[in-house]
Amino acid sequence: MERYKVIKELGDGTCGSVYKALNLETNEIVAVKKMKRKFYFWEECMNLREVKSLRKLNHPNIVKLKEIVRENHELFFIFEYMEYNLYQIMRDRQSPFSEAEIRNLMSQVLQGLAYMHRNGYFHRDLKPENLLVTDDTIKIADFGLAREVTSRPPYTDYVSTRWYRAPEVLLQSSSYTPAIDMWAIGAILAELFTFCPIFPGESETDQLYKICCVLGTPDWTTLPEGMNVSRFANFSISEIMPVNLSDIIPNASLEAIDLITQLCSWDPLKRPTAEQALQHPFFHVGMWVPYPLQDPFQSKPNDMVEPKLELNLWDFGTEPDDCFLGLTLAVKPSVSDIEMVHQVSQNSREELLLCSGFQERSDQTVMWPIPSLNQTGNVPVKSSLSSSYIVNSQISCPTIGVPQSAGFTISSMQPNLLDRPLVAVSSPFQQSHYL
Ligand SMILES: Nc1ncnc2c1ncn2[C@@H]1O[C@H](COP(=O)(O)OP(=O)(O)OP(=O)(O)O)[C@@H](O)[C@H]1O
Repeated sequence: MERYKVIKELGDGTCGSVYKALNLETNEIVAVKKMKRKFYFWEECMNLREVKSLRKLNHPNIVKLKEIVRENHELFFIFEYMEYNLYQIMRDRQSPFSEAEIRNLMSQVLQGLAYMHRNGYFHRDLKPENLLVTDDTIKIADFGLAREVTSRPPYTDYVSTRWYRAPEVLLQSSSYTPAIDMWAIGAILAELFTFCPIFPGESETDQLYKICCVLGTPDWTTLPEGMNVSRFANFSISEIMPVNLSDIIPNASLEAIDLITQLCSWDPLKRPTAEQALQHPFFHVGMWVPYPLQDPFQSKPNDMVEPKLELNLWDFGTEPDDCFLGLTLAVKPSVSDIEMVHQVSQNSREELLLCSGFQERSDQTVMWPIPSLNQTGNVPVKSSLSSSYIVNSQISCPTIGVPQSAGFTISSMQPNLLDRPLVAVSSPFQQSHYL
């Protein structure tokens, strides 16, 4: 390990401490994870789940394990270095993510996860701290709990982070599937909009209660067999009705709400797989129309230029992706004083058609963002993703009240989405619909 010079500590997890270090031979910055327990034989190291899974997985959205060093019975993993984890980014950001940014982050995570599941592994501990970000790229890290899909239940040693834990795990099902990762993805997706965990339970029982407060009580007939439903007996669940997710995640589009709803299904079989989630309309949004335009012509002042909507087939390219974009962009305004704004950056291209007839009221600007795919198939996000964080800033917003069930004490509970301020979003994108 003399080849590495420690620069600073990055994190102290359950299994190991992680350091930023410089490789003195190559001048490369790396992350060194020093395992807490001792390893007396190489076989022990090679049998670690983290090693077994990471050695087999090679994907742009999975953090790369570069080297394993055993020295004086101590084990070190040398990883590629990533600048932030997603938790730090959400904590330090001053403004909410745009939906385009969330789409970009989520599509990358899902691509990494789909690859992992395809190759027979599930992660079991997805949470914002385990999603690492550098510039526009996000990667899945911490494979300490990863399991082979074909490994045999019962899984008794599972201790994942509570807030992202799927109900079947909370209900002590001993055989669960990659669908537990999809639950975590749903919870993370919701959090990306609000910067508040959606199910911040303080104990396992409270975790179930928090889930019930959002989703309502489950339909008992759809819960898979083998779940220890007696855990629900700790609180009165009969009266808990589901909340409208749009009320607690007001800045999410209907597509995002639908995807979160599907991912956070009580029934693991109802959750989409990572591949299926990538096909969800949330990832294929090419056109945003702000809320006031849902019914624009009823309240339109007389002198306002009415846009003619026309279908220009020559706007369609010949590439498959162009066809897709063309279809989503098929309806285009043709007012005479249309302004076309091209924002071209190295990694992203977003064209905004600004319909000036609506510019007198800022919330009526018609915008057609045109996300273009980069080489990896991701919708690029603004390159400032990781550069604009302001440390320790707070976002404050109004409280949303949620009926709490009788018969359960909530006095000491951690505030969550339901009882804590929400991100205030003043953008015209609060509600949207697609043509
Ligand atoms: N490759 C990396 N580059 C930069 N930072 C990293 C890297 N890997 C891990 N970290 C940082 O170290 C923290 C802890 O890492 P990791 O989750 O791998 O350790 P752990 O001991 O398994 O933790 P946990 O208690 O979550 O299981 C991460 O949240 C992250 O902030």
